Amino acid sequence: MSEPVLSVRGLKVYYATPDGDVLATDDISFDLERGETLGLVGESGSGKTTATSGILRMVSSPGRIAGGRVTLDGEDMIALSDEEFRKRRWSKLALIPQGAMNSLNPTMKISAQIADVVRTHTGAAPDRARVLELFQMVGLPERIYEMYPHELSGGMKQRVCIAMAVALNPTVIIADEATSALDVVVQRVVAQTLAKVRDALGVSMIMIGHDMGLMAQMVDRIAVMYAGKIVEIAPVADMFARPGHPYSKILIESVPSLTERRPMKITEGITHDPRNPPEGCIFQLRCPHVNDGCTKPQPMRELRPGQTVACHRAEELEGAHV
Ligand SMILES: Nc1ncnc2c1ncn2[C@@H]1O[C@H](COP(=O)(O)OP(=O)(O)OP(=O)(O)O)[C@@H](O)[C@H]1O
Repeated sequence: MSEPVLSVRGLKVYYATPDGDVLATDDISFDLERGETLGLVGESGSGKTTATSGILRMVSSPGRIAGGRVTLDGEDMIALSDEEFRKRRWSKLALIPQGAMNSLNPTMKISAQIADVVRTHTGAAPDRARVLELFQMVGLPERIYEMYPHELSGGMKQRVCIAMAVALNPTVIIADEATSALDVVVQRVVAQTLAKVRDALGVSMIMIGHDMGLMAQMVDRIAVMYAGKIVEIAPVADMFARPGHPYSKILIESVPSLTERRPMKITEGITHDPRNPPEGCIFQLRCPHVNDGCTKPQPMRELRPGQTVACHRAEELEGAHV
């Protein structure tokens, strides 16, 4: 396999609090292959957004990058000076942030905001034709060129944010729950737009979210996060057919089914204090299959080719429900 486009090793992002550090992202490692879409899933508070801000060097106080390496196209992103890193933002590594559509400037026309991103990074504003090309790529009509954000629907604003993210032809796009603030139908349409743009540009992507159903249709591989740790990474088909970690099983068994009524499995949320995680498996306090071995460290290990898991009971529990 060729060099991954993005490689994350041992990334730690902690938030200082008066009672100690919150280990929001704690020693996570993964690769993003060229042209691949990787889904990062986990419930609220599992550290997905924090991991992203570490990769993008957008961690602000009281947070800090406490360790790890992020390599993009062979270049160590953490070691770069702020100035050098700023040049890579947008042009190599673009973010569609959580609630992106609310981050548009209400006093500026849509076209001017897109032009601004390009001008800031290239020194030259794009011409009208280029902006219209970007509109077309994301399915926006020409007439919004003169419009302001408040004149657009939520779905259209989200498309504007996708257009901004791809304006500089980035190598990697990170989409953080780009569609969660929208209703379900709009959500699907926007997700399809994102997929279309990704395929047209051949860009690699990290998609963050908690909707395993949507992930199944959008991504090549899934990384599951729980309380700051990645507990499983697998190709999407294997993740659904043979999940190795009990927490992955819970997430999958919680996907609503049209044909079968089943109870929602996620009821508790993360149960331990994120400043003081348990020794050993991060999921042991909620795991229905916990035993004495779970108090030992659970490094990620290969369950089958391409599928890695942080659970010593994965083989034994294969096929077992949670
Ligand atoms: N400024 C902060 N100070 C202290 N703790 C923080 C801060 N920001 C986030 N955290 C904690 O870090 C952990 C991870 O939060 P994060 O927002 O990264 O999770 P997430 O998986 O992205 O959640 P969501 O899906 O709700 O966005 C949580 O325990 C959260 O409470």
